[in-house]
Amino acid sequence: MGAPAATATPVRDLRRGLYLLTPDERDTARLLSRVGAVIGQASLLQYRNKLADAALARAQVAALLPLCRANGVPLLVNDDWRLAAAEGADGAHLGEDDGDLAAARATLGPHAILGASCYDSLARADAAAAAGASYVAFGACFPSPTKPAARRVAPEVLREARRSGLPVVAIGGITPDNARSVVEAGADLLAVISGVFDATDPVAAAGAYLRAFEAPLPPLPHATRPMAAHRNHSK
Ligand SMILES: Cc1ncc(COP(=O)(O)OP(=O)(O)O)c(N)n1
Ligand SMILES: Cc1nc(C(=O)O)sc1CCOP(=O)(O)O
Ligand SMILES: [Mg+2]
Repeated sequence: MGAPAATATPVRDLRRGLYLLTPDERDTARLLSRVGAVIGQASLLQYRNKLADAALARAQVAALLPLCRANGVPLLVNDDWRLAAAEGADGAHLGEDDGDLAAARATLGPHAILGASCYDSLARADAAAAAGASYVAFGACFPSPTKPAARRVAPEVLREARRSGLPVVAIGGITPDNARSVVEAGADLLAVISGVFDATDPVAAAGAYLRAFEAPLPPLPHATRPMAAHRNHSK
């Protein structure tokens, strides 16, 4: 038998919407259950678990992949593009201490989704775009319960970041109540952990984030070009 036939799963609009990051969860069954409840409302999922050792991270990425594939949601791995490559995930998110984005692009290929943390720096965004990033991420927009020491970004930086032409991701302390202000500032994707996963009703919370995208926006500078065409969701 050869490789399984490619199944072209419809993929949500990668340019706008809710970008969920997993909570730190050691229990894989519980992780799957928590993510499974809200995956249908996400445009992207990032596996991020600061409590996991290498073996658990590998097992959890492998466990999340079928769920993501079944829902047409690309799965990115935080910090470790080699793990993404090894498990056949759709991409990786790299911060300033997470290695070379150009090397990740060279290995993962043109269709991988590669995100770059830019914090509050437009210069980082320019460098990331030049190195092959699929999106640029800025934060923290507000005090973050998950990462209280995260440096902060001003809304004007999000707006200006649109000059990269890449989708602009906002992260850090984004709640259903402040989500609309972040979208109005220029974010294409809202990256969220606690606002969904620590909510009493995560499904309702995720729906509230999506409503932040519904009302028409005042004109924003610079059109966003789509992320690299996404490959079929087959392993
Ligand atoms: C979408 C998104 N934006 C920013 C980050 C933060 O990345 P980094 O600075 O490497 O911090 P850690 O997530 O590794 O703690 C992210 N993960 N995702
Ligand atoms: C992982 C991460 N990176 C940030 C940055 O600013 O780069 S803020 C953050 C935590 C996001 O979690 P929450 O939605 O719970 O605030
Ligand atoms: Mg990191």
